[in-house]
Amino acid sequence: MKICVHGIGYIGLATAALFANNGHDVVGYDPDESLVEDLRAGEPLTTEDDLREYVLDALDAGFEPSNEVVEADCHIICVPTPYEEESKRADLAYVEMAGRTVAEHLREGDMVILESTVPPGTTEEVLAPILAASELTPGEDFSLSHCPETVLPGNITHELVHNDRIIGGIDERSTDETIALYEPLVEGTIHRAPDATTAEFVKLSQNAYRDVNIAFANELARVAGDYGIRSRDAIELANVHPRVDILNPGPGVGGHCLPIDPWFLGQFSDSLDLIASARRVNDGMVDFVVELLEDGLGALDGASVAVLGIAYKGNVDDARHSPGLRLVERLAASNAEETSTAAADGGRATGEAMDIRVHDPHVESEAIDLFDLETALAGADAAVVSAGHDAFRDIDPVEAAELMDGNVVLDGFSLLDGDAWRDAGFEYIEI
Ligand SMILES: NC(=O)c1ccc[n+]([C@@H]2O[C@H](COP(=O)([O-])OP(=O)(O)OC[C@H]3O[C@@H](n4cnc5c(N)ncnc54)[C@H](O)[C@@H]3O)[C@@H](O)[C@H]2O)c1
Ligand SMILES: CC(=O)N[C@@H]1[C@@H](OP(=O)(O)OP(=O)(O)OC[C@H]2O[C@@H](n3ccc(=O)[nH]c3=O)[C@H](O)[C@@H]2O)O[C@H](CO)[C@@H](O)[C@@H]1O
Repeated sequence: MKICVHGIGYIGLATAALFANNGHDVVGYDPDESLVEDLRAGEPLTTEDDLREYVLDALDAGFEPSNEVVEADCHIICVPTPYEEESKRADLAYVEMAGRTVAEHLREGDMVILESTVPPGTTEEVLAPILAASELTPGEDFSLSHCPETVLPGNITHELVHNDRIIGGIDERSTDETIALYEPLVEGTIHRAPDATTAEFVKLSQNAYRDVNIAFANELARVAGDYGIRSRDAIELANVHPRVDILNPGPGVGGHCLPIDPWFLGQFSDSLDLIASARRVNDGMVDFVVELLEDGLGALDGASVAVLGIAYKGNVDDARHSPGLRLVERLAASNAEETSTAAADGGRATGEAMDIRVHDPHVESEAIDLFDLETALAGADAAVVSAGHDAFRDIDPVEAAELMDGNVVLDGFSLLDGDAWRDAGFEYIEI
């Protein structure tokens, strides 16, 4: 079948490769010229080795990245769905734009599938009317479904094939056709949703569930701290119960799914309460990290802090909405506040600014200065592990003690060997 994938970023590229590697004739349309150029040159921009191999196989199999849209039997939309920070509402501009482009190329009998994560009702209420501008009737002249993507970054090539899928169309025929398309490709079970809106709702519920569970763990971590016990010991023991499965606390929830998708459930509903609270608990973990840091250091004024990790989670290169970045922003904001208080006091600084040095072995960033590990630690009063990278386990505490001026280490993921760091003279604080 001829398939046009709209948007070949992280999800669209893997999806296009899935279809191309299974004998379909796939064009990947993306307006980003350099992305298409790199792909055509056989250089997919990913640090996931197996995804890279998978995409290279797809290119060998005829997958064609392109800046032009083509007519196709099936259009799969994988464009971004960011949210507006203030209103917490989904920005559907990319979905609408992709819908208009598909409408221009739509023919009778074609299929349209939305994979992007969207608020409930988007397929039927937003996308279908835009596609109807083609003068073809959704459901009658072409099929339209939502097939949400649930892959875990870092494990995409496995989960792309092995995860169960939820598919919901705007009518039975749309659902049937979409299930028939995915069935031969995936090894997970395909579940039929009653409609597209339910499929959208289910995807958001899965991410909201995880976010709420992590918020519960994060709240337990704060409470356990008040009782002077290790939250992780308590959670591990609580989880021996056959019906309890609490996730891990940490310095916050990052990425561009969990911090955002739960809000999409509130796009056309005023009933978010627990889900909204969980979001606030998780976003508030940066305050907890700063409190712990301040306790360890006595005061933040003039402190030199090494922030280790701005990826949103361990071993990935994606820094979107990351706890590490939030911490850097928070510490930088304290510096700015200090300066403006000093100005209001007639220019006399009440405290010294902090020196913040960031190291991340996986992330490349133009927005933020990154240092190698030694430079980040040199002269630091405290080090904060704010991304769960395995590489941080290899930091030698004795060498770190020699490099650093102070002796505070705050481990957001409890991934360091606490005893070894204590033996090297550190005050080891963990979440
Ligand atoms: N990344 C994940 O882990 C993940 C997992 C599940 C679902 N999702 C969802 O999948 C969707 C895509 O996410 P992503 O991580 O692949 O985003 P991404 O930013 O990596 O890729 C999106 C691509 O779409 C392109 N694009 C923008 N406007 C376009 C248009 N009008 N037509 C065609 N292409 C266009 C962009 O240039 C970009 O290359 C989002 O809704 C996201 O929430 C993401
Ligand atoms: C329901 C679900 O599984 N959805 C997944 C999720 O992918 P993700 O990569 O965003 O998910 P996580 O790995 O959970 O990380 C998120 C953040 O939570 C922190 N965290 C995690 C576990 C924990 O116990 N304690 C924590 O603090 C972690 O450090 C990081 O900051 O959304 C994708 C897009 O929709 C889905 O496709 C994908 O299936």
